[in-house]
Amino acid sequence: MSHHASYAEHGSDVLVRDSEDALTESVATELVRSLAHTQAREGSASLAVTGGRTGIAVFERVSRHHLVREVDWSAVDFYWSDDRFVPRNDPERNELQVRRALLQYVPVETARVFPMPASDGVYGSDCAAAAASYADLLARKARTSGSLFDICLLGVGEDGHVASLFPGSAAAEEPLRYAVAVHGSPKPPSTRVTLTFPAIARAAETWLVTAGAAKAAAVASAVHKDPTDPVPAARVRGRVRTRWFLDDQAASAL
Ligand SMILES: O=C(O)[C@H](O)[C@@H](O)[C@H](O)[C@H](O)COP(=O)(O)O
Repeated sequence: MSHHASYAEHGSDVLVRDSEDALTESVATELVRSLAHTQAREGSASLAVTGGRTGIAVFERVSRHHLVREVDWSAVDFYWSDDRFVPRNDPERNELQVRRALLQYVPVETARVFPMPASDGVYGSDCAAAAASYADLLARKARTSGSLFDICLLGVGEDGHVASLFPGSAAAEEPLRYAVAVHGSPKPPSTRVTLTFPAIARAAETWLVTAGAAKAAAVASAVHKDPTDPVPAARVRGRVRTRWFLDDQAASAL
């Protein structure tokens, strides 16, 4: 079953595909088309990429997509929505996973790729300093552009987390800074740098992409903004548009 539903009351639109493969292919197609469309209008495009299995699968599809050359990859700014605060070459790094899935296959402009600092970088083991530097980078950009990102791509956890904003965490309640350090993440690795809701809210479009029955409850709570089960994903709203991309299983409790 593939269908498109609009939950107009929440300003979200939901696209459902009948398998995870069909889902990641659809998101890859939408992503290439949206980036090309934005570049035709603005000359460049700004994308916040995510980690997680589904997110990385999307980038793998983009790298071999038949429309991949519609995008001028040298005019895409790449940011991360979160990353694990581990050494740069640790396979757990979202930066490394996105490079292996996509960036190594398309001609990106190095100066336009902004990974979050790793734990063996200039900030050493000081995750707070690493997060503050990323927050400063985004604050500087926010001064000259309405939206920080044209698209902010986010996976969704079984507990309804997005990026590294976990239910009940201080990071999920951060009211001002655009990025913060996370310690004791329930999803390993435990130390991370993450965008905050103030940053995610500065995306023109937010795209939540997830698959599998284990996410169905969190997705239903988020899409319907269930007040009895306030999951972080429910608070994701793009300035212009909030889009859900789901497979049948993740959409099964909607
Ligand atoms: O660093 C991370 O782990 C991700 O940013 C995280 O937010 C992920 O997107 C979700 O946990 C969904 O991950 P899966 O798609 O693997 O379920």
